[in-house]
Amino acid sequence: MTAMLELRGVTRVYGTGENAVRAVDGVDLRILRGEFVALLGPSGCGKTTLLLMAGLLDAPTRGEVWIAGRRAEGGDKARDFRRNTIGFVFQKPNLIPFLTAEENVCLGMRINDVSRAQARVRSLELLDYLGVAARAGNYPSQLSGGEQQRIAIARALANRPALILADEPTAALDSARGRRVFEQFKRVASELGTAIICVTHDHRSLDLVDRVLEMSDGQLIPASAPVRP
Ligand SMILES: Nc1ncnc2c1ncn2[C@@H]1O[C@H](COP(=O)(O)OP(=O)(O)OP(=O)(O)O)[C@@H](O)[C@H]1O
Repeated sequence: MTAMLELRGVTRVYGTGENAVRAVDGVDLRILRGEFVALLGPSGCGKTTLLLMAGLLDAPTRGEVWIAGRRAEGGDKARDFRRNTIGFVFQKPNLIPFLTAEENVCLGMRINDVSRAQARVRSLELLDYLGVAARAGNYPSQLSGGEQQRIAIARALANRPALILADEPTAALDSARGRRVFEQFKRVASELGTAIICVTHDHRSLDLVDRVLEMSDGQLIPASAPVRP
């Protein structure tokens, strides 16, 4: 089965000489279509750096990044490829305050030359799918944090990405709203086939993911065995 994301020996070193920091150190990873994966680890272990390389926002010092069976390239090609194949969700929804929920979701499609009418249809479909259709005409300031995050997920899905990368998307939400975001991701992965990696410190919703990855000192470590009484 083709991996939606494959990292082969990916390493990222910041700085040089004595100041060099090996933020990610020889990571191999395959995430399959429809897989929802959580990435855990202490502060500074390299999670964000790994996500930036998987999202083609930063290039590895060494190693290869493959998305949906294609080796990632640098420069302008990476930008176009990224726009069509990867969606991002961050801790803050980062919606544009003077655009409505629907217009926020449309924006990425308009950049990709989707017609205004088509973008509107797709946007309303996605808002409906995520349970926030009634909020389509509202501005971000009129929405709760959980609703804003669902709009951000709709925006990330707009171009039908193969892969969604989420960096602590529930950190600013209470546990019930955070769990709803995980439930949405689980549904998106299983129904739409999107591969999802979610960096999180929230252990309460891990029952919803397919796989838990743990990072330590720039490396993926085998998941700890369940504790038996
Ligand atoms: N642009 C940079 N320049 C130099 N060092 C960096 C840079 N970005 C990250 N680092 C270092 O790389 C290491 C990994 O950082 P990274 O942000 O990937 O960790 P993280 O696991 O996402 O942490 P957190 O959970 O706190 O967000 C850290 O030692 C950090 O200080």
